[in-house]
Order: sequence, then structure tokens, then C-alpha cells
Amino acid sequence: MATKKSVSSLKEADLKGKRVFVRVDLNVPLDDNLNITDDTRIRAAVPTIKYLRDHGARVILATHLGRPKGVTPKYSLKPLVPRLSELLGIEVKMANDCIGEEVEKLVAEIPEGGVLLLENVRFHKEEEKNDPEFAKKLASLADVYVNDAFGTAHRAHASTEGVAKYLKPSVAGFLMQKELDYLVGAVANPKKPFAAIVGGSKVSTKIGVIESLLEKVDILILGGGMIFTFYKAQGHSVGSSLVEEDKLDLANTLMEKAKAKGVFLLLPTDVVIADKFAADANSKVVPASSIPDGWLGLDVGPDSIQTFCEALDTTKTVIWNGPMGVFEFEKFAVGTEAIAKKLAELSGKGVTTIIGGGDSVAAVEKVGLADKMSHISTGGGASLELLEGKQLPGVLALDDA
Ligand SMILES: Nc1ncnc2c1ncn2[C@@H]1O[C@H](COP(=O)(O)OP(=O)(O)O)[C@@H](O)[C@H]1O
Ligand SMILES: O=C(OP(=O)(O)O)[C@H](O)COP(=O)(O)O
Repeated sequence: MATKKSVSSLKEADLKGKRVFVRVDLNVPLDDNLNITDDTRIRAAVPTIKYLRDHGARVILATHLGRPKGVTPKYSLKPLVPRLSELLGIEVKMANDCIGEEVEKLVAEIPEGGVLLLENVRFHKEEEKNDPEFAKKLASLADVYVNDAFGTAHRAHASTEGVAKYLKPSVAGFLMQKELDYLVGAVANPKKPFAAIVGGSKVSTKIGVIESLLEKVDILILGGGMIFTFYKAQGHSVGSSLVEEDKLDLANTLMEKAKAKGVFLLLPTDVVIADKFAADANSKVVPASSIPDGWLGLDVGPDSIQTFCEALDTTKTVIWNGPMGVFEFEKFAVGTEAIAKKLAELSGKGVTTIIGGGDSVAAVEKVGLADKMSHISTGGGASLELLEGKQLPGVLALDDA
């Protein structure tokens, strides 16, 4: 696995009284009323924060939430404060920005063991541009940099990569370390047959990753929103389903490549379609090749679930990223829940099951099967990039061990 072999750990840093800038990934799903629907990422961030508090550090937490373009109230981190405070057992303070005078003042007031949460770093466009001046401003807030945001380690942004250039020491948090140890370890030499299940809606991100997975896996199962790009590439009508027109050629190439490499590529043969994108939509099951105009595919059908489960029965390692359908709507959660149950059953039989991605993890949590899986990763894109053998910028930027 071509990622940095070992990064400097939190345990090596001098923390007493130090201001520690901790990049966490608290990009959790929120419902329309801004309630947290899955707090996995918040809970996963707790061990590092607790360790820092126990060692007398002054903790500054930074994260993004969603993909806001500028300051957007619905992406404020305010709804996260109560849960974070509850999990840490202290009152977490929050700043209205992540840089500037007011933030500097609040940082100066953090007591030893105290925690200050900065506002969404993506409210500044400089974050995603990895602007050096912005990174310097973030760095100037602290004495030590800890990156525990595994879920965002594949982004070379100011708070995940740039800041490490200006703030030393720069070390990995416990979550980052655990994810790297597990994912690199488990997939460098997977027990075979090795299957990947890829779904979800981030088509443009994932379709490229599939190409690399074809080099490693024996079985590749596709579901979720991305399948319609493949169907369209095959000349099927897809109604109003999600399609990325500029990825049609790539979809065809991938199907040919799978054939040439002897990878068993499974696309759903039937889909659950809806007359609108809503929980109360009318729905029916149709063959994947006959989606009528005006309808959109929102889940995989029963025949596909059966075929997928039979294929999974033959495996020894399975990695799953992205739900099979719009699982947030009960009617279209069947495929995702069936896969979750299958993987839980396989884990009990000694198969290594790795789940990655905010929404896939949320789906597994929803059916209460998270503790049955071998490893639940807090990063979807990040875990896939690791699988691809890519270097993660957020890891590369940290000090060597
Ligand atoms: N057929 C589909 N059409 C539209 N959206 C879909 C479809 N299937 C799944 N999704 C959506 O994909 C989203 C998750 O995608 P993604 O972010 O790529 O997954 P993850 O977070 O697990 O990596 C979910 O909100 C789900 O509703
Ligand atoms: O949710 C995330 O990614 P994931 O859905 O691939 O797990 C991370 O927080 C990164 O978010 P981004 O894909 O907006 O950079």
C-alpha cells in the first residue's frame, strides 16, 4: 500500500498547557430540523480529545460540515455542540468563525483541558483552495497540530494539509492512526475472494475508484445512484434517474476492463423505481432495462439482492462503500438493509467486512448492525483512495515517526 509508512503519534507530543489545533471530521448527517441522524464521527473523535484534555492541553477543534459555498447557516456547527459536550462531559465553547480576532480571544481563554469548537472551516473559500495565508492564520492559533480527520485526509485543504506546513509538531490522532493501521493492514493482503460493493450518489468521485478496484477485487457489486450511468452507457433508458453524462464512456471502458481482468461485475438486474424523489412516492419493481420516462430508480430490486447475497456468500473479504438506494426513505432502504444484514451474517462466519463512508455507516447503524462488522471506517472517499493505493495528503503532511 503506497501510503506513508508511519506518522508521528499524539503520544510523542508535549501537550501540557499547549494550544492544540485538532482537525476532526465532524461532517455528520443532519435532518431538516438540524438534528444529528448519526453521531458515529463525533463519537470516533472523542478518544483523541479526551487524551488531550487528560494531558492538560487547550483543545481547538476544527472541522467542515457539508459543502457550503460561503457562510451558510444550515451548515453551521452549532447543532453539534450539545452532543459533543455530552460525549466529552464538559461544556464545549463555540466560536462564530475559525479565524480572526474574536477567535484569537476565545483561544486565549481556553483553560487547560478546555475545548473550543471553531465554526465550519469551509465558510472560507480559502479552505478548499488550500490557501497558504489562510493556513497560516489557522496555524497561528496553536502550538501543536493534530490531524484526526481521517474522513477528510484525501483532501489537500488548508486545515487538513496546509496548516501542517506552518505548525510543528504535526501528528496523527488516534482515529487517524487506527484507520490507517486497519485499512492498510486488511487490504494490502486481503483474504480472497475479495469483493467490493460500491453505491451511493457521489458518482464522479467513485466511478474512478472502481477502475482501481478492478485491479484488486474478484467480485465488484455496484448499486445506488451510480448504476444508471452504467445502464445509460449500455443504451438503456433510465427515466429521470441520476446520471453523469460525461462518465458514460468511462462506464463502458470499466465494464470491458472487468471482463478482460476476469472480475465478476454485478449490476442490479431489477430496480425499485419511484414517480418522484420523496418518501411517499409511488413505487414499483421493474427490470433494469425498462425504466419508464418520468420515473427514477431509487433502490435495487429483490432479484438483484438475491444475486448479490449469493455472490457475497463466496467471499472472505468485503469492503462496502455507499448505500444501495435512497435508504433515508423507508420504502427505498430495502437493498441497503439487506446488504447490511448479509455482511453482519458473513462477519459471524469469519469474513472480514469493512464499511466505509458516512452514509453507508449511517445505514448500518440504523439497522443496529455496526458492532457486527470487522471495521467501520469513518471515511468513505478516504478509505477508497487508500484502497486505490493513493497517498492521502492529510497523512503525508504529518511529521514522520
Ligand atoms: N438511486 C439513487 N438515486 C439518488 N441518490 C441515491 C441513490 N442511491 C443512493 N443514493 C444516495 O446516495 C447517498 C450516499 O452517497 P455517498 O455520499 O456517495 O455515500 P457514502 O457517504 O456512503 O460514501 C445517500 O444520501 C443516498 O440517498
Ligand atoms: O463525508 C466525507 O466524505 P465521504 O462521504 O466520502 O465519507 C468527508 O467528510 C469529506 O467530505 P467531502 O467529500 O465534502 O470533502
